[in-house]
Amino acid sequence: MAIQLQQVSYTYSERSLWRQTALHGIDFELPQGTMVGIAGATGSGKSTLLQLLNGILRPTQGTVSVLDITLRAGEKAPKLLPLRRRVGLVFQFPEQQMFAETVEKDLCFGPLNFGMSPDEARERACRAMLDMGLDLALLERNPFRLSGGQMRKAAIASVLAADPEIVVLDEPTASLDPVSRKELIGLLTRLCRERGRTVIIVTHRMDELLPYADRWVILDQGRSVFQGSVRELAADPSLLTRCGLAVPDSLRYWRAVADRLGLEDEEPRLTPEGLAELIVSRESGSSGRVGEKGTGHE
Ligand SMILES: Nc1ncnc2c1ncn2[C@@H]1O[C@H](COP(=O)(O)OP(=O)(O)OP(=O)(O)O)[C@@H](O)[C@H]1O
Repeated sequence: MAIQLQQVSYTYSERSLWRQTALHGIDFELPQGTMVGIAGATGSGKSTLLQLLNGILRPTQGTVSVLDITLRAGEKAPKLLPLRRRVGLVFQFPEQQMFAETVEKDLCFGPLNFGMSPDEARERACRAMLDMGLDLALLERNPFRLSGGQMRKAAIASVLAADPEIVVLDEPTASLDPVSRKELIGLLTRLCRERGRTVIIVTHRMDELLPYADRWVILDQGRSVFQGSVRELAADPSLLTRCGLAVPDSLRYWRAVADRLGLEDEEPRLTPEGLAELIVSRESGSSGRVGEKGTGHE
């Protein structure tokens, strides 16, 4: 398992009157090479969960195991550099992670810190910039003189430059335009499918990730109330409403078609193309199974 959480709770300011338990008894297992979406209403504990995965926070109860590193509540933490090297975290607010005076220094920081030569680090930085669709001329720029969208892309590039085995992103598409959002989800999907990276994404925009994520974790007031595939989620989307979330359009359309055509056993079609193909194939009298096309998993 790439990640295993056993009965993990996290309480902020544990020893003060203002303590706030953000996560309660979370169990969670994830094999390497999966793409996971985490959703939940505001304050449900999503960011707290992400920060436990790369050791920024340590569990106040339970055990977090990531790759071969284990953090147990109440025990002295092991050295965290190996964990930070292998688990890249993109923060919710990119300005929280950009700190150097140029974008280049920011992007090279991880690779240099993890022992790469300056040439290798620069090559990694350039590749990550290009992957994120950023002009290399921006490498000279102060990160705080970038637009909001450019800064977010640069923050993601700085994590990808270090080539972590697990990439954890807190609302990575916020402040990006629709084309950039689609490109970023495409890039993260390729990172997972072609290079075996585990990609974990917190999102308030479930629609854009639904066709690609292998698994979903839904949090409600610090508790994990759902863990499973999109197929399982599609079987009862009202769970989302009960957690204060809107049911994504693609799931609503799928349910409307599936209920009318009696398609309980079908893999959900979550793109307009996949849904259209299914309806056409039904109308023309074929079986309706159109392979996986249109599910987003092709
Ligand atoms: N530094 C902190 N000190 C005390 N309480 C905190 C701190 N950070 C978060 N919390 C509380 O922990 C709970 C979970 O917060 P968290 O940021 O993990 O939620 P979230 O699901 O990521 O929310 P959002 O979608 O709004 O970003 C909330 O009740 C929040 O007020």
